[in-house]
Amino acid sequence: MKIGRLNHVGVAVPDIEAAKATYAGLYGADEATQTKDFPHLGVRVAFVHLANSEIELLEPLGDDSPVHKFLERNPRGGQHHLCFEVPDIVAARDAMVAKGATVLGTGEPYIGAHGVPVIFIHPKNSHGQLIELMQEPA
Ligand SMILES: CC[C@@H](C(=O)O)C(=O)SCCNC(=O)CCNC(=O)[C@H](O)C(C)(C)COP(=O)(O)OP(=O)(O)OC[C@H]1O[C@@H](n2cnc3c(N)ncnc32)[C@H](O)[C@@H]1OP(=O)(O)O
Ligand SMILES: [Co+2]
Repeated sequence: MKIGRLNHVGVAVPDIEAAKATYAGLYGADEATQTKDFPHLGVRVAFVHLANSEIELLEPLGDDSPVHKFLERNPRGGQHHLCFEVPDIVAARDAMVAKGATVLGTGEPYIGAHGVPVIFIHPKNSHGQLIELMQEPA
């Protein structure tokens, strides 16, 4: 298994609309998606489009959100995860398990914000970096 394209960089923020305004006003990155809630994933999400990748802005939905504790520790927000595309998410998951990495949650891929299956690898396996693997969009 070899990771492919960097699909997005996840950035947790306390206020997505304020963050969108910053990327547009300060950096000229003014192409962003509508903000959308994913209650079953515990996050509110918007993507800022870049030439070669995307920034995934994440705001917590509720205290059980996977970004809630992160924002308590980093109240102004911060870089949360990297997401790489893989050609086959089940093969990637099996490769991670075979190499002894910890696949978070149930270990089963689930549908993420792009409508394709994703898994997350614990930060302890990647020098403190939370990694998302995502099935390449068709
Ligand atoms: C929109 C859907 C999807 C997409 O399609 O793109 C997304 O991106 S959703 C993004 C949010 N979802 C997830 O992050 C799911 C996977 N995450 C988790 O399972 C958990 O957040 C976690 C990574 C296991 C952390 O759990 P949590 O209970 O929040 O952590 P603790 O506070 O107990 O911390 C444990 C340990 O982990 C370190 N940590 C936590 N978050 C991160 C992070 N983002 N990057 C690096 N390290 C992180 C934390 O510092 C603790 O370390 P130690 O103190 O050394 O134990
Ligand atoms: Co993500």
